[in-house]
Amino acid sequence: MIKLTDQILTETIRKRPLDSYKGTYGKVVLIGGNHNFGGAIIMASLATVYSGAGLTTTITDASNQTSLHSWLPEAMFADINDLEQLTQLVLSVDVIVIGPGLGTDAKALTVLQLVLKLVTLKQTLVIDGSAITLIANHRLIIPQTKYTVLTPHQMEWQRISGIAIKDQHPDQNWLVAHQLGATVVLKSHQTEIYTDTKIYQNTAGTPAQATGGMGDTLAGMVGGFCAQFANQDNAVLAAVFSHSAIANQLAQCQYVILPHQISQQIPQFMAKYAN
Ligand SMILES: NC(=O)C1=CN([C@@H]2O[C@H](COP(=O)(O)OP(=O)(O)OC[C@H]3O[C@@H](n4cnc5c(N)ncnc54)[C@H](OP(=O)(O)O)[C@@H]3O)[C@@H](O)[C@H]2O)[C@@H](O)CC1
Ligand SMILES: Nc1ncnc2c1ncn2[C@@H]1O[C@H](COP(=O)(O)OP(=O)(O)O)[C@@H](O)[C@H]1O
Ligand SMILES: [Mg+2]
Repeated sequence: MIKLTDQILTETIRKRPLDSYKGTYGKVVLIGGNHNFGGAIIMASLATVYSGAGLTTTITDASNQTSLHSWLPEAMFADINDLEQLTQLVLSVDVIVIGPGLGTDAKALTVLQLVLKLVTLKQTLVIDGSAITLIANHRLIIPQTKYTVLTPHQMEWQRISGIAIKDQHPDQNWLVAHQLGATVVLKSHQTEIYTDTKIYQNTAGTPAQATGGMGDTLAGMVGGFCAQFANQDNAVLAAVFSHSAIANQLAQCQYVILPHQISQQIPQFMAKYAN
């Protein structure tokens, strides 16, 4: 298992070319946030925008629109119940993040099935939270894409892989990740990343991160990094490491870290490593 260190940041985060514009840095949609879990998709969207994605649209329950814009006027909004608009938006982006706060009811299932049908070979798909649980519960097939990444916590991984938490060892995890055809970010206090060819273990992170919304924030960062950096494995690895390394910095003087505080630090953190 390869130890993931800050070396991945200098290998991945690039200085921005002068002759660039928002389109250079990728278009992302984030889909999730039902009436009860609006915070999840807002935290994920914050992380995407603060990671530097060029254009971000949040597709969520209409009841979340005002909160979204009070936190993040940079994000555009679309109503998750307008499936025609959702279809147009999904087809127009580089990266789709689906799952934070999506919920697991029939409406959420319909949206997920539609997105899995729409996604193309030119797009990156980030599957988190409720979307992982829905895929597991309904045995949905993960389609071919340019690149797919799953970001389960251990219980979500148990659901989708069939491997009980106590049996989640690298050999078994690796086999299932390959069967799923996706990079798997298996989150824990020592997150492991299963890419097509290698297994990495995160060396950063702190128990000060153990609070609701921390994984939603990581999903948004993965989306934002994948939108900007061509090497998708490196983008995922750099997002995972940055998320935890920022937490380590904050934990020097905080007992607990709120997920949105990670997002607020991303621009300064990335600037230190851009080359
Ligand atoms: N502010 C918001 O809107 C927020 C919205 N959120 C959204 O809620 C949705 C549901 O996501 P979820 O993770 O909260 O619930 P679920 O998938 O049922 O998993 C929990 C079950 O698994 C178990 N468990 C075992 N090991 C575990 C581990 N390592 N890490 C975590 N859990 C572990 C755990 O055991 P227990 O804690 O009971 O010991 C429990 O039985 C999802 O869409 C998410 O985005 C949240 O992000 C919160 C903030
Ligand atoms: N003790 C810990 N040490 C390091 N990282 C942790 C710890 N506890 C939780 N985390 C991190 O917090 C995130 C939790 O993700 P998840 O359970 O999906 O949260 P949520 O769904 O509430 O957003 C993961 O990135 C995980 O690695
Ligand atoms: Mg989660």
